[in-house]
Amino acid sequence: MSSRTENWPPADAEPVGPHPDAPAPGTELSEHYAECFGCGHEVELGLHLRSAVADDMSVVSTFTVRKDHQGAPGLAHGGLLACAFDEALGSTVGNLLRTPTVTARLETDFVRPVPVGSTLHIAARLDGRSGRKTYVSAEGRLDADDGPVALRARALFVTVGVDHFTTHGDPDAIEKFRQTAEAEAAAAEQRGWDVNP
Ligand SMILES: CCCCCCCCCC(=O)SCCNC(=O)CCNC(=O)[C@H](O)C(C)(C)COP(=O)(O)OP(=O)(O)OC[C@H]1O[C@@H](n2cnc3c(N)ncnc32)[C@H](O)[C@@H]1OP(=O)(O)O
Repeated sequence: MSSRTENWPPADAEPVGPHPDAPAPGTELSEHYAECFGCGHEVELGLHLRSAVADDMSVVSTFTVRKDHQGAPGLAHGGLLACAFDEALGSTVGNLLRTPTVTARLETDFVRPVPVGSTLHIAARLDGRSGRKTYVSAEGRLDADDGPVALRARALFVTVGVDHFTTHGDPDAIEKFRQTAEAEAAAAEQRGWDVNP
């Protein structure tokens, strides 16, 4: 018997497409926060996930497994792989829907071992939406976009207000995040002018 959530997405979920201001296909997505364990460049032992929007508006993320990411000798730790999917799925929802969300539920199927040195190619797509709930899923392949499937994951993200972060988070960290986001928005606008003068 499968332990996965059946009826995915649930019957009350409606199809959801990207926000009109979502990044265009081919856009490389920047880290959302320098101190994020999933994507931040300031976290030395972090995953350093990199993501881009694909032609079909899925989001493809890559993550190379390093020695620091081991569970069993020579193999990636499963919890850490789940972390990579959390990041890839969250980036998909955040960037395509342009709304602040948090992971409410994440389920992961580990299909084959992921050796140190291999690169996971994670392709994530929006599956549906119901009110504040967004359903998203992903597949991770070894070493190439068409490599063997190593993991599959599904997640529910719930849209939250800014107060979620101001109430529960650290004010200094939030200020740093805000400054990074503003700098990135300015850089993106500049890049837009360069491309479409
Ligand atoms: C560009 C940006 C890139 C960002 C990438 C970031 C990637 C990393 C993302 C994360 O890791 S976020 C950190 C991990 N997650 C959390 O810390 C969330 C902790 N949980 C909460 O804060 C609250 O439980 C939550 C905001 C998710 C929901 O609380 P609320 O009080 O706002 O809502 P509520 O409990 O009424 O739930 C809203 C709906 O979701 C449903 N729900 C909530 N949790 C669920 C669950 N676990 N399973 C199934 N359904 C769930 C709930 O039943 C309900 O459905 P209905 O609207 O139909 O009534």
